[in-house]
Amino acid sequence: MSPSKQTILVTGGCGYIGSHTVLRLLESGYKVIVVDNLSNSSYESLRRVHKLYAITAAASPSAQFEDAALPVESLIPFYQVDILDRPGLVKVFEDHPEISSVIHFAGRKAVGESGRIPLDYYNVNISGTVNLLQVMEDFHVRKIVFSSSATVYGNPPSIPIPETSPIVTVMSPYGRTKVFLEHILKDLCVASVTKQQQYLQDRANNTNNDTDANGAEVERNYEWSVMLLRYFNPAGAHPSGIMGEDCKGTPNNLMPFLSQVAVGKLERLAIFGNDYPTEDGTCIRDYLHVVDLAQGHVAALEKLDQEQAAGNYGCKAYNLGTGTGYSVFDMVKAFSKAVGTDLPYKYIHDG
Ligand SMILES: O=c1ccn([C@@H]2O[C@H](COP(=O)(O)OP(=O)(O)O[C@H]3O[C@H](CO)[C@H](O)[C@H](O)[C@H]3O)[C@@H](O)[C@H]2O)c(=O)[nH]1
Repeated sequence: MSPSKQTILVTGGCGYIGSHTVLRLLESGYKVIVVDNLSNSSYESLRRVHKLYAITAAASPSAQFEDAALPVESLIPFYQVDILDRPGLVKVFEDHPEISSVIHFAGRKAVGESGRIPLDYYNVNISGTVNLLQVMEDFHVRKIVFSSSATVYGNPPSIPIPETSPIVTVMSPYGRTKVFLEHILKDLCVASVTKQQQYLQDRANNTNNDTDANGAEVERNYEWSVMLLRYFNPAGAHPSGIMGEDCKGTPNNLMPFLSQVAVGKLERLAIFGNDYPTEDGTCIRDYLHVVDLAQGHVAALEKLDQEQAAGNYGCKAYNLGTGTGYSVFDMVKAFSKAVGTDLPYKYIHDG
């Protein structure tokens, strides 16, 4: 199916990565529906997506972008629904039987916090995702792109990290939710093969009971298609400056911390440790631009479609990163240069 005919449900679509992805989806010709409980974002993100989409449409007028003239509520139907809220999710799928795939961002992501309130993390990330998957199964939507994380590799045996590296017992409850969810999604794919075989056998034996409201037999494919995207460290903002990372409360990532130091909201950056085995002693991470990451989700949907067209279903994992690492100290220097002033920092050590 061409993108212009596909409708994608984006959970967590008001968040940092979600909102950039919603914009890329619209620009690529998809229709988008957003579910978000707004626990770490606001509806303003979708207004900004709408604004940016109108700019794209004005720059290249074509029939594809005619929907940019719609008001934001019609362009991007929005449901303030929690992924733990089963009836709320059912309503979304009932209202939109055209949904063909889900990109699933909704979840909690603060590593430190996950150690303090692990049950909340297991509840939202794991129970919420299982809830979503069950509703998808009930509505025969079996294609999902899932936000995983490079954290599933723990301390990787080699760098760059091939996707074939084992996923391990990682350090934080947050990371463990991603590992468990990867296993859950793989198990779902394996089970769905058997379900599809049974369905085909029932059809051959004329014992298939899968009928529509009029009693007519419905053709199904019970196999799941899953893409696990293991992100490295998303950073940056839309080049327009209209959209970026605007989390509620204390930031969880380096870039929003640096931004808050730059605008004087925080006195200085706390650098955790300067005794890593790196040139300047600070921790190295692979930062990738959020717009590239958003594009990665569009590519993932296209890949799943290509695979399905070739008769291939099941679970695939891809890393999303640049393959190049920068230390925290490199980032402080680069950010200081960009804002024209030396940003203050202090080193913090465990114990
Ligand atoms: O139960 C919940 C919890 C969160 N959210 C929403 O989910 C979105 C998550 O977006 P954030 O801006 O908080 O996070 P990111 O886009 O940076 O995070 C994404 O990438 C992270 C990995 O870096 C995690 O995988 C996370 O789950 C995924 O949403 C927010 O709008 C938040 O309101 C929900 O809808 N329901």
